[in-house]
Amino acid sequence: MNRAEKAALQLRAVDVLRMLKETRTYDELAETTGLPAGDLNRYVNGHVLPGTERAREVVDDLGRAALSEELEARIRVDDEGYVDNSATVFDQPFLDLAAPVVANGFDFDRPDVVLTAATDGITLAAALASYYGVRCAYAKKSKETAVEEFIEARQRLQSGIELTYYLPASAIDPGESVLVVDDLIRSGETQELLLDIAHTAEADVAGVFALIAAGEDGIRRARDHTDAPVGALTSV
Ligand SMILES: O=P(O)(O)OC[C@H]1O[C@H](OP(=O)(O)OP(=O)(O)O)[C@H](O)[C@@H]1O
Ligand SMILES: Nc1ncnc2[nH]cnc12
Repeated sequence: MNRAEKAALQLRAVDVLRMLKETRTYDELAETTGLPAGDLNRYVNGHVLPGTERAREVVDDLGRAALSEELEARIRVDDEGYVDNSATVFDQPFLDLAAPVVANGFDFDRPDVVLTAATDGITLAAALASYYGVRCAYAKKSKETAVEEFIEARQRLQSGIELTYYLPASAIDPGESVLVVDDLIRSGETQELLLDIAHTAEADVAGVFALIAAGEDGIRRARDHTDAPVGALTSV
């Protein structure tokens, strides 16, 4: 790790600790983290940065558990099992915090492009693309004006309705690596369409990630379509 990467890791750890501190006293935070309350106070207030080893433990171990917990607290599921995810997908700072935890916790190779489907996956894809320092692309259910060439993926849904996603052909080059992400995966139909698009673009798949898996069907379906790692931060 060079100096800048160390500093970025240390600052990420402080972000995770600040997030945890929002709902805890310092004594409770000490219990959660196993770190002394006095040190935590200095980290959270920005007087001292955690050492790199400690920072890594906070981001890798605590970060994932804390983020799943925070995510679960934001999800609302209605009587029919539909998920209201607005408190997550509208919160870009939260997603920015989630990105390094996801990138480090799921064995994805660093992609060239993070690909999602409009609309709700876009803020997550932007957070991950920004973390990796790579492009973000989203397929849409309609053709963007002034774009001449598209990659299309079409599927007949269980309902019988045909769904087509369009991505400007210039968004992914052959041989590039694509990380497919979305806020939610349920049937896996959307992810399958995105994997289809990656395939048509002659891209490699770095992985498939969703913040929330509603049931197991979608994850299973995505695994049937790629050998790359497939995962979700939490499930309902
Ligand atoms: O696994 P699946 O059954 O395909 O469902 C998951 C998809 O459904 C939601 O999008 P939706 O189609 O509602 O569009 P939106 O993002 O514009 O709300 C969600 O954002 C995923 O893209
Ligand atoms: N918000 C949502 N909750 C559950 N399943 C979905 N499929 C598409 N959108 C969904």
